[in-house]
Amino acid sequence: MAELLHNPNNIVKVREELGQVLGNGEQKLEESHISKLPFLRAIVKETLRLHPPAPFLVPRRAENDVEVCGYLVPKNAQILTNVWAMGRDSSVWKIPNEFMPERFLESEIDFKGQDFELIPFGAGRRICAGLSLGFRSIHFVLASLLFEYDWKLPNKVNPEDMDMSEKYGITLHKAHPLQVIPISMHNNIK
Ligand code: HEM
Repeated sequence: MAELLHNPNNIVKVREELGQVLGNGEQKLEESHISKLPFLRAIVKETLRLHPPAPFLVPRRAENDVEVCGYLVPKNAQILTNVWAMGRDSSVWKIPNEFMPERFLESEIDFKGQDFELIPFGAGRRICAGLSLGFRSIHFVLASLLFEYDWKLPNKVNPEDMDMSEKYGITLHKAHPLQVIPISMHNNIK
């Protein structure tokens, strides 16, 4: 939501897409709609690229000495995977620090553990067990918030002046919580 309010042209685009699939609020959002919302899916991928909720995944330990790209990782070394940095690697991503969901429209890259440039849920045998639930929940909640409400920044803050700094920890979050004003769009809340 913070990136969308910071780049409001994306809200216009995703709302257009939602309008095409759901009409003017007469259709209820269903899980099956997610596959018909490519721009929404691109927004979620772009958000997980720039702001992975677990920026170092989950710490792992090497069972044996192993060589990776010429480096020795000794037995019992603790391994942290910096997916935050991987998402901003300029040898992989064009203009890596910009929020540009379009980059995923023409790309097959997904976060389900097959494309190692984007692994916010990890990869391999110990990939996130809640990936499917997380995938559905994020798209469903985000689409509902965007379709049912318009969102305004309080105190006439300009989108470009928003504080986008992050706070590191086991999980990554905004350093200062996002403050927004919801405005109901369809007046059909029951
Ligand atoms: C945006 C949502 C989520 C993200 C980004 C996320 C991310 C992750 C990551 C990075 C790992 C470690 C994978 C690795 O080290 O390779 C993990 C593990 C795990 N996650 Fe999630 N997760 C999310 C949602 C969920 C949900 C909704 C559940 C359960 C309902 C869940 C359950 C688990 C479990 C049980 C593990 C441990 C898997 C194992 O070690 O075998 N996660 N998650």
